[in-house]
Amino acid sequence: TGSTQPQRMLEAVQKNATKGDPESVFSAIDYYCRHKEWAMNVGDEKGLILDSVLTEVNPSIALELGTYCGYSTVRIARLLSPGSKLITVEFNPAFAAVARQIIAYAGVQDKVTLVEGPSGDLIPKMKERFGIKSFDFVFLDHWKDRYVPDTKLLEDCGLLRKGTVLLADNVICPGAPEYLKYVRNSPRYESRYFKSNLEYSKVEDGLEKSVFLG
Ligand SMILES: O=C(NCc1cccc(CNc2ccc3[nH]ncc3c2)c1)c1cc(-c2ccc(F)cc2)cc(O)c1O
Ligand SMILES: [Mg+2]
Repeated sequence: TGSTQPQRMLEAVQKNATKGDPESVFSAIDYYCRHKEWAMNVGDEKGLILDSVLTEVNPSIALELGTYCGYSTVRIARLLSPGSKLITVEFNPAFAAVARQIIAYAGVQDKVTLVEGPSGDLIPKMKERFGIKSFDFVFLDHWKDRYVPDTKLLEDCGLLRKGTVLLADNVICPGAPEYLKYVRNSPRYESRYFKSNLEYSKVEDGLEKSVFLG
């Protein structure tokens, strides 16, 4: 019955995953997207890289730009230590509505704050709204032409500290060439490319991990 693709993904979760089991939730999405309908989740292959960077950083406060249906939100939240928080920003209300249900189904809603709106408007309000000093980890997975302006905005708003880790999806496909130039040429970042594949595909893609040096 699900009329939109996100709704059909939600149905696949409700049908095939176990309530309260985050792993079964993103596995159900991966199965659906690999065998039924491709969708722009970070996916299982790049997801393993996300998991390992997250485990290494062990953030107390994390930011995700681009929730989509909540696949990476669930992947991130399940690895957060008790008391740690993830703020995720989604511009598209239909995506946000599905994401809220997938996040709740996984049982990680207590660790996640989903904020609806454009990153450019919300980033400057983070400190006052959520009492945040700075982020320990940022996952960029929204409109690719927003990666550079939003990174600059995070810097200007004092939301990055020495050691904050930025992890950007899709730096090869669809590509974020300006972002790669920015973080790789800036003396304020230490960058590394993790080669992988586009979700549910053989096309090359990868994640760029950039540590803010302060
Ligand atoms: O474009 C992508 N994702 C971003 C995106 C895209 C559409 C809508 C939104 C709406 N959400 C949104 C927007 C603006 C926002 N501002 N602040 C928050 C916020 C949230 C976000 C993408 C594409 C491909 C891809 C497609 C086709 C293909 F052939 C190969 C690869 C693969 C990916 O992994 C991708 O991540
Ligand atoms: Mg992506």
